[in-house]
Amino acid sequence: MSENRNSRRPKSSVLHMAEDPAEMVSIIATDPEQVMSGQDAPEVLPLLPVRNTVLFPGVVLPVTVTRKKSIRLVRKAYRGNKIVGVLAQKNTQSDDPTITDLYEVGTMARILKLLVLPDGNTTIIIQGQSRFKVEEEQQDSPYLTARVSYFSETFPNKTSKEVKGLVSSLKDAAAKMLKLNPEIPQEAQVALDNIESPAFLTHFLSSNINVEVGLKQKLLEINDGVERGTRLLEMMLKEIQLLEIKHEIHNKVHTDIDQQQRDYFLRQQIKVLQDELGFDGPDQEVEKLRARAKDKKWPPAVAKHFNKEVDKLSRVNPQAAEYPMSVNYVEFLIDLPWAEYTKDNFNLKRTRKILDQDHYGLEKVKDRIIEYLAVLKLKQDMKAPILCLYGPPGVGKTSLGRSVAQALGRKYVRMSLGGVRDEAEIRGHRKTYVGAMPGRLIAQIKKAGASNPVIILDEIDKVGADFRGDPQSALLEVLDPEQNSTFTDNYLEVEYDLSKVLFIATANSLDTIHPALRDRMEIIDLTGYTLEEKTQIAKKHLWPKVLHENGLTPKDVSITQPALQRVVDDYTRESGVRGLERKLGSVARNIAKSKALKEEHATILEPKDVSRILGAAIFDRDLYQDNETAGVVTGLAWTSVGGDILFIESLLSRGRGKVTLSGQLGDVMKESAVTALSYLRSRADSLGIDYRIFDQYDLHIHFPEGAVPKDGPSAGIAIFTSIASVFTQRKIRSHLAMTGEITLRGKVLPVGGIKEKILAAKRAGIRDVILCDKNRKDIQEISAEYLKDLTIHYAARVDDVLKVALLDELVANPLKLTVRDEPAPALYGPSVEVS
Ligand SMILES: Nc1ncnc2c1ncn2[C@@H]1O[C@H](COP(=O)(O)OP(=O)(O)OP(=O)(O)O)[C@@H](O)[C@H]1O
Repeated sequence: MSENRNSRRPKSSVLHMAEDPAEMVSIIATDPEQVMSGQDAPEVLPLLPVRNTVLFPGVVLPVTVTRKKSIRLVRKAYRGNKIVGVLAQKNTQSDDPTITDLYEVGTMARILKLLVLPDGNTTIIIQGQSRFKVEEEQQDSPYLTARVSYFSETFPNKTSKEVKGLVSSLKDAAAKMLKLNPEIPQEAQVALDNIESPAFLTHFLSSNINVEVGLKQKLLEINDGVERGTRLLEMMLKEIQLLEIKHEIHNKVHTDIDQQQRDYFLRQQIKVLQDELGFDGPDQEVEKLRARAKDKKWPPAVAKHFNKEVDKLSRVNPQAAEYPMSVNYVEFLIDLPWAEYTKDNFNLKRTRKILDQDHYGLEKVKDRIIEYLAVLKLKQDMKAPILCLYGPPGVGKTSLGRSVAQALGRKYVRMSLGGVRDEAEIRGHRKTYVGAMPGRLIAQIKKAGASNPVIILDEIDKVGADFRGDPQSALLEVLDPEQNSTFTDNYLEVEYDLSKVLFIATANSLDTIHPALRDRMEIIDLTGYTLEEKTQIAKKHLWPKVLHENGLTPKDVSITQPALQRVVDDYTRESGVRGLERKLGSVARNIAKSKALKEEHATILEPKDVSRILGAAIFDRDLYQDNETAGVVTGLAWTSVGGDILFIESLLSRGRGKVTLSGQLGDVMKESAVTALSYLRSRADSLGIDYRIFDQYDLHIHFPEGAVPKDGPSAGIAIFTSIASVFTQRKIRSHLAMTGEITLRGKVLPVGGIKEKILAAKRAGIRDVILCDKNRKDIQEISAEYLKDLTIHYAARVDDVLKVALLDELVANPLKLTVRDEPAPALYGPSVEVS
């Protein structure tokens, strides 16, 4: 047996820095600085070998002595000068160590106390003094004895920056270690703060640091204080790192265990609650899902996929985040109709009747729809192209689609594509994404509850594209009869057969539809309605509808044909009938209010009643149909909301040949104006215009409704007519409108949107229209009733336009264009200013 560090420690004055708090460390008793000075150090020392510890100068240690030889040694020493030489054992295996089993450097110690314990062990409390080195072993002694030499403490300049820095670093590191080990008593920090001697600080910390004996011994052997301190600091920092990692692991393990315990209890509690309330546990839930799926007639591939998913679900922990997602997915698979078809009603006569009931006019469109359904009836295979109803807003595209569904006896769903920019909206998100959803198409089919609904793809022209992909290309697959039987939605993961779905798209404009997409659809044109048609629609459909919507019956109030015409004429100017429906709604509401308040109201609405209810006419604007002013021409424009009329005004004022264009014109329109003017200048002689007028007058061309941007070449002949009139002061034919592009050689080129423009002209009360003769074919396509009361004049050249448009007669108060005999001021022609 050998001497061990005592496991019991005096309470108050103990500083402990080892991992095991029960391990004794040190006691600060007397002034260590003084102790370390090594006064009265004897030349020959009895040597006390110790295991597992190294005694440092100034440090107090309790040591239990068990070996007989050593007990004899300490007793003798205690009775004498109380001095022993303490040496750490190199070879810890040896029970009777010789001098070679010990390190050469040790610490001379004073025995402060000797205690004989009841179990026979002897415990001594010793304090290290100065370090010594064994020089020569003495043979004639019952225990180990040696002649030794002493080290003197070298801690150079106590106040140097280096030493101060070192001391503060050591104290910081020690404080950190204390913090990381909560079991060390608070007094330790106080004791540490009280140490002033840098040499003792290094010894004290070296004694307490938790490293193996060999390393401690190395520290003891370093004589230079600064070097010893630096080595010590390195070791402490390493230990801090170790402690921090341990700390982290400890915390994590703790939290994991806590979490597991919480989860366990929670699960138990949920189970108890579920049992009490009769709710299903996860197993029952999976079984229920399987039972629900029993009657599904899904394709084998889908059945396989479903079984796989449900099996997976039964293995997932119900507390895991993915569990509800998986349940949702499986439920979605069950809810989706798989090859569940409604029976089509192919009674085409009945279909036609329903279409006629719901929509007035639109004969050609209805014919086309019936043809389409006839093919479907005969072939029973839907590889016919997708229909696209194209036309201005409010002409009944969407409602026609609904009527088709109703007539066929199919489910109907509407999918608005306006503003869809993300491909995922069509194709869905992968199931692995948080908040993943199926695409709109599959979601709509689920909503319809049948695999063969009529799906209205509303506003297909408004589908956008950005960094999130191009939804149009996803639609390409959907609308391709060759491909859509194997449509894949990212969320669904399995193929879905869309080939039985009847797709009807609607669009206001064809330009923005991807050419490939346009190619897959059969475009059916729905132009706007004439005034007469609108009045009929109002009478047969809209008025009964608004009455019903406002809680009225035909007995409460009726409306005369002239009154309906007044609403159409004075309060709407549109291709469709949506605005008309709104206005009729206002009228009906007014009557409903009177009826509810039991006020008196007209039971037969006449035009004057309509004017009273709706207020001043909105479209009572100047139609410029008098021709008393020079330079005012009516043009015809086409916008995505249908045709419209537009006006061009030109004015001359004395000046220097400046040209001003105003009314928010686009580049193409500005160029048309410049072209028209150049051509007019070249034709000045034949029109009897003095060329000097061009230089001595400023010309201003304005397009009223200045806030509305305008562009396109189709106003070319109208601009030309306007300036020809202003330079000649000749009258323009009244109730005349025109549209056509002009070239610098005076040719008239054809333009588009003729149908809409003709309707707009009729709405505006135009009687004569000038078009390019190449537009003749467009007119032939328009049904005769639209052209009633209209005279179409065809022009190949600008001269043909002038022949119709410009009368010989001068306007009422012609401007007197006087010219001075000045040479032409500029070689470069007139300057053009645009405002
Ligand atoms: N020929 C018609 N006969 C009866 N009602 C009509 C007719 N045309 C349109 N309507 C009615 O006008 C309203 C607007 O029609 P709908 O919503 O179908 O227009 P749309 O062409 O789809 O317009 P948008 O392009 O703005 O979607 C509906 O209430 C519809 O019933």
